[in-house]
Amino acid sequence: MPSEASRASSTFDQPLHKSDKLWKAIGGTQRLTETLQTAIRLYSATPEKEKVATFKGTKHSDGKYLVTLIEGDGIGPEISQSVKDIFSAANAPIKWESVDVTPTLKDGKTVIPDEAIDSVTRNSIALKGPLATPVGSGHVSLNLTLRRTFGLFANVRPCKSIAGYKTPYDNVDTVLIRENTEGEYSGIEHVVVDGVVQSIKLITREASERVLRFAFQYAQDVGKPKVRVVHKATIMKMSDGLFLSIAREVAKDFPNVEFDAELLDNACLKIVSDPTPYNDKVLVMPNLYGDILSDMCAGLIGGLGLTPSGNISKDVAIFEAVHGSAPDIAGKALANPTALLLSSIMMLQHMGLYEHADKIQSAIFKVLAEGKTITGDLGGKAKTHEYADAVIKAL
Ligand SMILES: NC(=O)C1=CN([C@@H]2O[C@H](COP(=O)(O)OP(=O)(O)OC[C@H]3O[C@@H](n4cnc5c(N)ncnc54)[C@H](O)[C@@H]3O)[C@@H](O)[C@H]2O)C=CC1
Ligand SMILES: O=C(O)CCC(=O)C(=O)O
Ligand SMILES: [Mg+2]
Repeated sequence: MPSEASRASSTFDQPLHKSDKLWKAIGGTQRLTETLQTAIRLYSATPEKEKVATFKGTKHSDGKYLVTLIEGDGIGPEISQSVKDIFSAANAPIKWESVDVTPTLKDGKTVIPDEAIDSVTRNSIALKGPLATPVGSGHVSLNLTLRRTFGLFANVRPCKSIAGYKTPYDNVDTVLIRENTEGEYSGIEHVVVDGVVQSIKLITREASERVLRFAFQYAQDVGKPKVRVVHKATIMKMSDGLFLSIAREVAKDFPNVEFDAELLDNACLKIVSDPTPYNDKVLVMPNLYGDILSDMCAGLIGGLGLTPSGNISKDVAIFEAVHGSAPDIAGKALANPTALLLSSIMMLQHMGLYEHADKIQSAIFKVLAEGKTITGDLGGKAKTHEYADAVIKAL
């Protein structure tokens, strides 16, 4: 079962009492108080320094691991079906436990159903399709809620050129690590007065340090010699400034990894002009920058149909594509399942199932390199299931 702190962070209310010290200190409106309280709750929900998850799931008597599957919205069910079909054909030792994360009302609070939370907690591993977030109003992002609920503090987003698929750049090999629980993405907003709204960018030492340590460790583990922080501490002197100064501290513990920093706007210009100088670096950054830059990097190798990611915490890991629910092509069998498939490969690697990961990955790359049965986003004519069938044949 998740801890009280993690459960609390998957709900969105709890007004502050007027007798509370904070209420008196700020002397503000109820709205402002609630906003600050959300910030404080997030801060206090931040776990102590954490080590990265090592997979703790258990093998069942039939030799298979249970993995939670959140199929998601829009193209989610179509691309999840491809993963299921290919895994089954490859005899991957995975048994899917499908759960629904449609938010429900519990004691007047909007929450992700307990069954879904409990399944991820039990299995400690999940594959997730895209979840749509309403624009402007409605429920908060369920993606963000899951990341906070399970303390998934690092979002690893590798982006590598696909052999045989021609783009302006032949050898992109970037890895972007995004702080995944706070920053501009916290969605802590309030109306100050009519016509004036405020959104709080929350940066904490704890969350920054754990993702920065993770990035240095990751660089060391995968043999990338450099870590680069992408920031805007010229403008957000305190928030990005804190992130950057912690990075400088953490760098001292990793003397074998070179460290430097780059302003976000310049990084965008440089990466799209020539991504190759970024191949030897792990890029690490606050939440929103990572969100935007990872879509941008996907554009360098052929689009969102190709880029995977992993959300990592101490106890749990949830793998998902970088892309969203793609409502413009949903239900038409036009989606490219490669991004979710490569996410599921990351998942198998995380579980130590390297043989199955290699086998499925080789088949995917073979089909993409041949270029005969590829989906519309890559200039092909294949339907989602036709591409999946081609991968199955290539296994
Ligand atoms: N992690 C997640 O679950 C994410 C969820 N979203 C949500 O997704 C919804 C739609 O967002 P959009 O801005 O439209 O971004 P999107 O990523 O869903 O789509 C952007 C463009 O890329 C294309 N695309 C995306 N995935 C594709 C695939 N697998 N194959 C072929 N083409 C693909 C779409 O057709 C669209 O033209 C929103 O509600 C958003 O909140 C967005 C990003 C990530
Ligand atoms: O939660 C959302 O609606 C968007 C998430 C997103 O864009 C991402 O994780 O990259
Ligand atoms: Mg995004």
